[in-house]
Amino acid sequence: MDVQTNLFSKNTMPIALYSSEQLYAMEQAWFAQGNGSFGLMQQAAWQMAQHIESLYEKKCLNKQLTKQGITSRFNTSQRRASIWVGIGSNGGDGWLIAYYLQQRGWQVQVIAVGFEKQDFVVKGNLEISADENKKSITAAARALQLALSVDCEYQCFKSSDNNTNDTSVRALQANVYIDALFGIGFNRAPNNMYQQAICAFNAAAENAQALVIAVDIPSGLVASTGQVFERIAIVADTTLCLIARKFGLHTKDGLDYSGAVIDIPLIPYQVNNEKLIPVATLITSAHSLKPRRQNSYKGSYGHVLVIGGNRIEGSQGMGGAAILSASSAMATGAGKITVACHEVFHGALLTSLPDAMTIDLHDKDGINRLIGQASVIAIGMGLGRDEKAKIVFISCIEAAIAVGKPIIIDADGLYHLASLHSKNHKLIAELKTHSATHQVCLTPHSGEAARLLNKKINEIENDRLAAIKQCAAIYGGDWVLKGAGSLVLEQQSGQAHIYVCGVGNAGMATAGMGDVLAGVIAGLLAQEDLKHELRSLHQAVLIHGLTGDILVNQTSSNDDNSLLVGQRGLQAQDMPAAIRHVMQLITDSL
Ligand SMILES: NC(=O)C1=CN([C@@H]2O[C@H](COP(=O)(O)OP(=O)(O)OC[C@H]3O[C@@H](n4cnc5c(N)ncnc54)[C@H](O)[C@@H]3O)[C@@H](O)[C@H]2O)[C@@H](O)CC1
Ligand SMILES: Nc1ncnc2c1ncn2[C@@H]1O[C@H](COP(=O)(O)OP(=O)(O)O)[C@@H](O)[C@H]1O
Repeated sequence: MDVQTNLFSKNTMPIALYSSEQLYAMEQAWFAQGNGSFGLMQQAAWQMAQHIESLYEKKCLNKQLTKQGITSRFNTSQRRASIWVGIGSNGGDGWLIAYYLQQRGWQVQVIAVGFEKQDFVVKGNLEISADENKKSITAAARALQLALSVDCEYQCFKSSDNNTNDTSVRALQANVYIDALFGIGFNRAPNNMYQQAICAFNAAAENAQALVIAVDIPSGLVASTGQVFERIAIVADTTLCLIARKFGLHTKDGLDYSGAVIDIPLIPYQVNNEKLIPVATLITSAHSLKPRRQNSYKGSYGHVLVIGGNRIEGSQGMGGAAILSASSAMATGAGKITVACHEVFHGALLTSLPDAMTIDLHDKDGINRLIGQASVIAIGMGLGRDEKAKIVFISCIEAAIAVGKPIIIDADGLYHLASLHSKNHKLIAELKTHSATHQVCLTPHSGEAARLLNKKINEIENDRLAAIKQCAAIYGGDWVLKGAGSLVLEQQSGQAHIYVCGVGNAGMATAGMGDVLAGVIAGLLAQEDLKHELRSLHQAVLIHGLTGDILVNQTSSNDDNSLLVGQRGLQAQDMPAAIRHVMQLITDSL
């Protein structure tokens, strides 16, 4: 792999992401080799207890540094942990953490959720035997018994009838709240009792301004999808991720609940002695670029044709979309650009981007000629959805296929594609065939993906991984499913590689950011001097996200004259100048 340059995050290596099913398969393979499940739980809990201590100490140290001389509640000599456990193995981890922390001098209180009285009857022999997996007592029950054997304090959580959060537990005012309610087994909307438990946990931790640590994955977050039901999940400062990194921690809701993720790898990523192929790879750093050859000219860096920016009779104009795409393509270093947009926008376009050439969107012959000359076409941004726009779309895609050009389809282009698919139009099959030999990139957000797959938006959102795979299977080509933790699917030699983009921020949730992305993809694709990986879809998505991050992270200390931009107020028009900066930052110096 190429040397990679990471601008903001400490982690520069791609991280393999797995589904719950894969994690269970790894565990089962481990147990099938004669390893015990209680032994594994002990290892996990022991390591987590150590992490919890050091995270707490770090927090105390930070407090002391910021409030020098003040003895705050984070005094290391008063270590109190409130550990909320559920009935599965994740809860088992929690009981064992309680056991270990208590042994290490912590005051510990366990809040048991979903338990019956008989679960707390102390049983006899707790010794681990060689055939522990064959024992009727589960690892989680064994963990509970061990915690009870050292008199760990516990209370049973009972939900209130009136939805008031006035629950039966009197939770300890702790410095650390540990969530061991659900792990990778969480797979459906929580019922009333669990909803109340999760809300009570969050409220107690917030009230105590405590450190919140999730065991394996925050409870309420689905490990395989990143879904949270009705925003009810534990909000963690840190997640101690056991065995292997879960896909759901990094896309959709996962980003809002997981906090920092610390890996605790315990067993090999293997099933039947074969390494498991992850469902996706988390990427946070762009591949670094080589400086350009001195002896080169504009033709060496390609010609982007942007087709969009329409004004439909009696409707709003969307010229800005084409301008944003074109400016962003130029900012990545494309050699030349032509914009086919409605004539009313030519003046505005040339005012903001005098480097561009223009052509009327409805000049069919002129555009067809240009498609022959262009290195890549990007179509759809502000194209419009009326019949006339559809005819432009079909004619341009047909022309691009006929002359074998790379194609990027975004926004209204995706709308037309969906409607052509619903009518079994021959263009769908032609585009798919074209994508087998030429780069075709399609960039929907969830709403557009829903239309393309004839599904409801929440069906897409509930399983984004399945949605992007389905899009690729039906239409061919490489895909971005945009949003927090954008997914990228690239097809290489008949195999789909899926990436999760670990950069970008909620400031980018504003109009025009998608047009910028389409421009970045086109700009990179046009530059044939760059190696395949450097022109790839995942590289473009990373550059786009890193640009959003650099804009909201810049501080006045970087540059006295710079204007600070935060997440609220970041605009798509801020992006092109910052893209140029990112392109320079990821280029190796001579
Ligand atoms: N098997 C082992 O030895 C190990 C397991 N580990 C832990 O085990 C966890 C997985 O354990 P489990 O498979 O028991 O899963 P969980 O502990 O996540 O809980 C699963 C239980 O919760 C129920 N459930 C799921 N969603 C629910 C909802 N919305 N409302 C009510 N009940 C719901 C399930 O039906 C099942 O009974 C991992 O996340 C990890 O923390 C680790 O200790 C590593 C070793
Ligand atoms: N919360 C977020 N975190 C990271 N990236 C985001 C977030 N919200 C939006 N983005 C990115 O910004 C872009 C928005 O695209 P899109 O919704 O198509 O906007 P538009 O159609 O207005 O141009 C996508 O690349 C998306 O991934």
